[in-house]
Amino acid sequence: MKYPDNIIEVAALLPDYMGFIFWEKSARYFNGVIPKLPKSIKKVGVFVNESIDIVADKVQLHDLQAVQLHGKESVAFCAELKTRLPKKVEIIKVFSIIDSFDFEILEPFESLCDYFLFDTKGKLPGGNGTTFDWTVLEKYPSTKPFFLSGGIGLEEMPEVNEILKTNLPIYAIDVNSKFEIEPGLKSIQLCGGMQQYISKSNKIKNK
Ligand SMILES: O=C(O)c1ccccc1NCC(=O)[C@H](O)[C@H](O)COP(=O)(O)O
Repeated sequence: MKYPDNIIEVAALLPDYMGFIFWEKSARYFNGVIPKLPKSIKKVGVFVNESIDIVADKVQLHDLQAVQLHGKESVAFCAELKTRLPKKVEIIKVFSIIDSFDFEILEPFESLCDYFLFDTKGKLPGGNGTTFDWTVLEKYPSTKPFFLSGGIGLEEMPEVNEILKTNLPIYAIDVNSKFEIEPGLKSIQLCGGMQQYISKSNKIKNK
């Protein structure tokens, strides 16, 4: 999210999380003041290979309830960050997938983050608008809940509903570019369209 009026309009739909990109090269780069949001909405700061000091500063400045690490953050980085953030701040570690993934690399991150997020590998670290082959997740070996992400729009929701029927611990659905009029500006009509799917499944949290 980027623009104050749009943030307020989307907030009225009560997503569980709302994301703010703190990566300067993104067309969605957020450099403003987050308007007051309903208490139930967790504000997520999205970072790409940022320093611990800057992540901690942004958490404090914007009163973020979660950080999403969308770069090549190491196990050591996550361990250090965990000691620097208030305990209640959730850490979401992102891993990008195309058509295969070595799930073994997740193991040392498990105790350091609250959720994983699986996105599609693309030209940009995130917001590429393309899906990955979700059958890769059939080999997910963990019980750590994760966000499903990457190119999800209303058209993908029937398929999302199918994957939700599996035993995979999908905690949330992360949506972005397919709900936009332009980068950072969400379509209220499209976001509203998501509501019907959310009410159908109490397994989905919407971000
Ligand atoms: O959206 C961006 O511009 C972005 C840039 C750099 C790192 C992460 C970014 N977005 C993070 C997200 O969580 C997106 O929602 C996720 O990548 C999915 O995006 P999309 O494929 O457009 O649905």
